[in-house]
Parts: sequence; C-alpha cells; structure tokens
Amino acid sequence: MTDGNGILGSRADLDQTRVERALAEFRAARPVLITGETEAVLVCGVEGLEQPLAEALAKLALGTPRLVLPAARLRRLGLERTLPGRVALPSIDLKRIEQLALVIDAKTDAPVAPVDGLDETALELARLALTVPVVVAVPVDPARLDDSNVERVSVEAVKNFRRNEVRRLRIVGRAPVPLEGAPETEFVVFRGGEGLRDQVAIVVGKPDLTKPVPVRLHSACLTGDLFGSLKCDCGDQLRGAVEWMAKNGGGVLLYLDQEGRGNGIANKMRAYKLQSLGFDTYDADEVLGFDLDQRHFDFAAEMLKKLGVAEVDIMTNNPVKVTALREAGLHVVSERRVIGRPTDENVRYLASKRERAGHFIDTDALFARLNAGE
Ligand SMILES: Nc1nc2c(ncn2[C@@H]2O[C@H](COP(=O)(O)OP(=O)(O)OP(=O)(O)O)[C@@H](O)[C@H]2O)c(=O)[nH]1
Ligand SMILES: [Zn+2]
Repeated sequence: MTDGNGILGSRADLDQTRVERALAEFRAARPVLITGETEAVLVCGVEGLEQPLAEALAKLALGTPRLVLPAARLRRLGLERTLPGRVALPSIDLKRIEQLALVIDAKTDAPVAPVDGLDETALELARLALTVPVVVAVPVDPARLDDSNVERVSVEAVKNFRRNEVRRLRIVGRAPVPLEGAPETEFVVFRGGEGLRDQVAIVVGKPDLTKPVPVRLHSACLTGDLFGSLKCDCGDQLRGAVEWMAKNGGGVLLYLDQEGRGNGIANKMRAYKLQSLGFDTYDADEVLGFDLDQRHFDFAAEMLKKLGVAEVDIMTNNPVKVTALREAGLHVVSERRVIGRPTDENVRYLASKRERAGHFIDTDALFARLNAGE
C-alpha cells in the first residue's frame, strides 16, 4: 500500500477513499479484503451472496471461514448476548447462512466464539454500507490473493472513518429556496457526516445567532416526509417545525441522511415487512441485527457550529439527540416537544418510542387525540 500524498491526498485521505470504495463493493455483494496487523480476511455481506462466489471464497480459505453476527441477531437466535459473535462455517453453506442471518424465527445452538478486530471491522463495513449487518469472513493470505482488483481496507481506516467524515464535513452549495409557509429560507448542503449522501441544513428566516437558536435534527424518512405515510409522524414533524420556525423568529432544521434510524431504506422496508407480521419497531430491527438506534449526531453538532450556532433551543422528543449535542460542546438551553398527528397506524410506533427508547411522548394525550378524531 502506498503512503498517499499523491493526487489522492494524504494517508488519511487515502484511507477514507479506500473505505468509501469498500462500501461500494459491499453494496454490490463483492468481497473486500480487510487487513489487520498480522492477519487478513476476505469479507462479504450475506445480501446477494451466491454460490459461485461462495465456492471461490472457500478455495482461498487458509483456515475455517466464519459468519460474524451482531449481538442483536444472536439474541434473536436464542442466545443471551451483549456482544457480537462468530459461528464457524466449515463449508460456506448458503442455506445455513440464510438460516442464521435472515430467517425470522430461526434458533441455533451452534457454538459462538468472540469476534476479533477483523470481524468487528467487517460488521462496521456492513453497517456503513446500509446492508444487513451479518458477514462471511474468510481468513486468507493476502500475498496469495493475486486479484489486484479486490478492494483492500485496513482495520485502522474503518475504525477512523466516521470520525474523519465528521472532520471532512464541508459546505458544498447553498441557495435560497422559498417554502410554503416559510418564504425566507436558505438550503445549505454539507458533504460528509453519516449515510451515503449529503446533509442539508434548512435555515428558516434569519435566526439571531447571539441567542439560543431553535434547532431540529430531523432524520430522513422517505415514506413519512415525502409520501405522508401513516406509519410515523415524521412528515408532520418536518413541516410543523419549519412553519413554527418561520412564525417564531427563524431557526435551523438539519435534514440528516439517516433513513430508517440510520439503517437505510432497504433495511427499513425489511423492518416494515416484519412489522406487518406483528413485530414492533424495535423488535423488527433486532431480527435484522440492529440495536435500538444506529444514529450518531456528532456531525450534526458540527454542522450547527459551522453555521455559527452555539446555543440551542432543541425541538425533539428524543433524549439521545439532546445528550449528543451537549457532548459535542453545544449549549442546549431548552427543549421543545414535537409531535405529529396520531393515526391508527402510528400510535403503536410512538408508544414504543416512549416505552423502549425513553422518548418524551405523552401517549395518553396521543390516544385521547386519536379517539377525539383530531
Ligand atoms: N428502523 C426503523 N426506522 C424507522 C421506523 N419508522 C421511522 N423510522 C426512521 O426513524 C427516524 C425518525 O427520525 P426523527 O423524527 O428525526 O427522530 P426521532 O428519533 O423519532 O426523534 P424526534 O426528534 O423526537 O422526532 C427516521 O430516520 C425514519 O426513517 C421504523 O419502524 N424502523
Ligand atoms: Zn417517518
């Protein structure tokens, strides 16, 4: 591996580039080589893994291949786990992999070993790629891997990736976009942060930056924000916050590329499918291998700082957002609750957020509004 400082920039820049390329490979169901200090593994997500690749991987194996699973998925498989683990795959058997990784009510009594740094890196790649977070890892000798087209990424590069994305956050475009109910509004586009696309700050009116600024951190919700899905209250929260800011001296809404609580739209739809079978919003995510919430908000704090916001009047029901901004050095001086219309389809979702993730939601009031047909 070169030291960088060529046209692709410094060593740190090159590391970011390699991780970005590895994510593209992961999403396309192609293997990626992860290199540690002394060992290396070829890893591949379970989504789209097919027989020819499974056979090719098996031929390269130096030791026993393994399936790496996050703690959430292991719990669903009937094991008491708080940490990820790995199951040996003496043969890369697609049926067994499917059973362990994807089948809803599968259980296992297979021995589960602790993961190493390479396995953890593989899981992190799968999460960053917004794929199902279960991976096949095959120990190999990188010197014998004669295919130079296989993307290589180091454990270190993946470990530093999120932090460097926050550092690399930069404004790439801005323009006025008058909105209905908020005619004086500017969209400021940032590159970097979380997810696979850009982040957008919507500056409503001319907020006074010497005072606490009304701020909403809004994670993207295609179904709710754009199509008015009845399953959540995101669309109401989004439009409600912008209108409120327009009427109350301005504010900043951050539209964050964190669809599906950071799991991506494909995993959100898989979770919705499970919800249609009776799972609640968090259990559905657990079946897929996700913990309560995958989102980070440090980059959102950085966006606010770059916009000159220091004191925040936050519009949220989510305690994690408040803590995250504080930990990132912003002064959160007050909190406002934001809730959309209750519907038959979203009340259970909202109640779960309160019961399981500690959101400040008055569910009694919600049910009363629902019964009153508001
Ligand atoms: N995984 C998953 N994500 C969901 C589901 N329903 C909605 N979402 C996502 O949840 C996120 C909700 O984002 P926000 O409205 O910013 O956040 P919040 O955590 O509910 O906090 P508030 O600030 O109180 O609204 C969005 O990314 C939605 O796409 C679901 O059932 N499963
Ligand atoms: Zn939503």
